[in-house]
Amino acid sequence: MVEVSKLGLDGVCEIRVPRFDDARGFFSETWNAGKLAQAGIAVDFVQDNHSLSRERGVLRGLHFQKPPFAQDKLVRVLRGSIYDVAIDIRVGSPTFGKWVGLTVSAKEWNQILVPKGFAHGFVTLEPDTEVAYKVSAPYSQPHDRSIRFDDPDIAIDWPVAAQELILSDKDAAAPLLTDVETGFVYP
Ligand SMILES: Cc1cn([C@H]2C[C@H](O)[C@@H](COP(=O)(O)OP(=O)(O)O[C@H]3O[C@H](C)C(=O)[C@H](O)[C@H]3O)O2)c(=O)[nH]c1=O
Repeated sequence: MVEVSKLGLDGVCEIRVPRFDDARGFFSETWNAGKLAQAGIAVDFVQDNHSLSRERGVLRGLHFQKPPFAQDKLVRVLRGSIYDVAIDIRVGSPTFGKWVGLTVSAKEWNQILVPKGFAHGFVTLEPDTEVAYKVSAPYSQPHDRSIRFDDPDIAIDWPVAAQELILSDKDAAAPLLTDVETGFVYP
């Protein structure tokens, strides 16, 4: 049985799938389109991504792809743990610039769905954290956009101190949300 819990921001939700543990280890259907659809989530994913972050404090984000390459993302953690964040970037949305966060971990075996129209990012909470996620549009570098992780207008409460963060050059130089043309219009 797939369990879906809304996280309080239009369409962002936690997903829990069964995991069958036995003396050998475990088995889990980590993604089943039909069961997700029965739970009200009908998204056609077209690409799998997998990233390894070797240290605690690696922050990847805030990222999104502009339409027509906007992506829904279904994110899970194979090893370690992350604090995952989704930010509403739909112009005209009553919750524009608002964010919601969730700890996603191999231990919890939970997932987060981040719909189109939301920027996405995470910070690792442990070393050697591996994240696997499905996206509903292919990568398109010309449509790839970033927003500052510490944008004061968004004010994300990251659980890792700023001085401990490890960022890519791209993310360290990302613009503020007010300076980004997101391409998403609410509703
Ligand atoms: C996203 C992506 C990247 N790449 C290449 C481009 C670069 O040469 C290299 C690293 O890319 P980047 O630094 O953008 O990777 P992350 O910082 O992990 O970005 C991701 O992190 C946050 C959490 C996201 O939600 C996005 O899915 C994605 O933007 O992989 C590809 O070839 N295909 C892809 O789909």
